[in-house]
Amino acid sequence: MTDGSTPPADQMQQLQAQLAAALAEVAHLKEKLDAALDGTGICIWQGRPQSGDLTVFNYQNFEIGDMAPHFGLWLAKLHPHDKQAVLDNYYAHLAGKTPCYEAVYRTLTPDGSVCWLWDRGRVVERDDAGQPLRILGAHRDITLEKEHEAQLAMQARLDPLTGLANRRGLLDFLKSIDRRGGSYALAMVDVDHFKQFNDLHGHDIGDRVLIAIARSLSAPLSDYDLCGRWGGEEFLLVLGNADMAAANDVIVQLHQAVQRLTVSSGEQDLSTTVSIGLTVHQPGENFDEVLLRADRALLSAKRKGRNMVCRR
Ligand SMILES: Nc1nc2c(ncn2[C@@H]2O[C@H](COP(=O)(O)OP(=O)(O)OP(=O)(O)O)[C@@H](O)[C@H]2O)c(=O)[nH]1
Repeated sequence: MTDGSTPPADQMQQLQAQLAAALAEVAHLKEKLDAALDGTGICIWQGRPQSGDLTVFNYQNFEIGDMAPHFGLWLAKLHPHDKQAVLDNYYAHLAGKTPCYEAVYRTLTPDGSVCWLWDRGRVVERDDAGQPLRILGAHRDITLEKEHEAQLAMQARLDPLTGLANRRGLLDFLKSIDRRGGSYALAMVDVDHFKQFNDLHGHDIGDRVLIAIARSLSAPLSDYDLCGRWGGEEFLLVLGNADMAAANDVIVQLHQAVQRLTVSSGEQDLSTTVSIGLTVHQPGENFDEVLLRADRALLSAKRKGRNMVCRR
């Protein structure tokens, strides 16, 4: 009653019944919300930009203490690589420039491990001057998805038969050297008469030969180098920081190591040879030009009779 007097008993009963119904409805809605959120990993949060207070309403996979109760604490746990992009996005939304705040970032958990979060929110209340009073949002732990993504990205750069980098992995490596402006040597390695070898001994033995050659070519390399499968029976060796003399020493030894390789098939010890085209990156060149020259050097080795190293 606005005048401070007590409402009549029957009206009081009616109000109490309405309140009980409203509370039951709220409890029912909360039950439905909890059921919807269960297992999604979604945590709902509210921020008050003016005081910095942060409230998390449900914890999903997190413990209560995992959540920062203040903007400053949340900020302190943000990964330094992600911090600026997250803040730019957040403040652009507070300033009313975007319809919502949305970011994917890494944050530190209390045990010191890194967790990936997808985070989204929007201002739900502003003061008369348009300043944000409340922002409501939700975040979800996407660490497992991120790990899976990284694993897939790595697998996409690996050749499943030999475990070496595939063409994509090699190209990424060459691009990164080009970006840094580094020098390197390239050796294109091709198994000789491999079609005939497969026809004679079968594809499975052919596969074992490719695996053995891959091991032999990649075993002695340093961290600056990369050996990968360029395709089919062709391998590419990238020797970082190597001039022709240094690269030649490595390649001649690898060529001899492949000559000594044998793969057993029943009673037989089988061997193969490889032809190699070797070249060195020249200042100002991009890797396409170097690859082309390595390919031409390989063609010369094939034309001259195979089982040799040709340089260009
Ligand atoms: N076993 C096996 N064979 C492969 C694989 N990839 C490509 N090959 C075979 O490699 C052979 C390549 O044949 P060609 O391109 O004619 O070359 P080559 O017989 O080695 O002749 P040269 O290169 O001129 O010495 C083909 O028979 C392909 O089937 C693989 O993953 N496993």
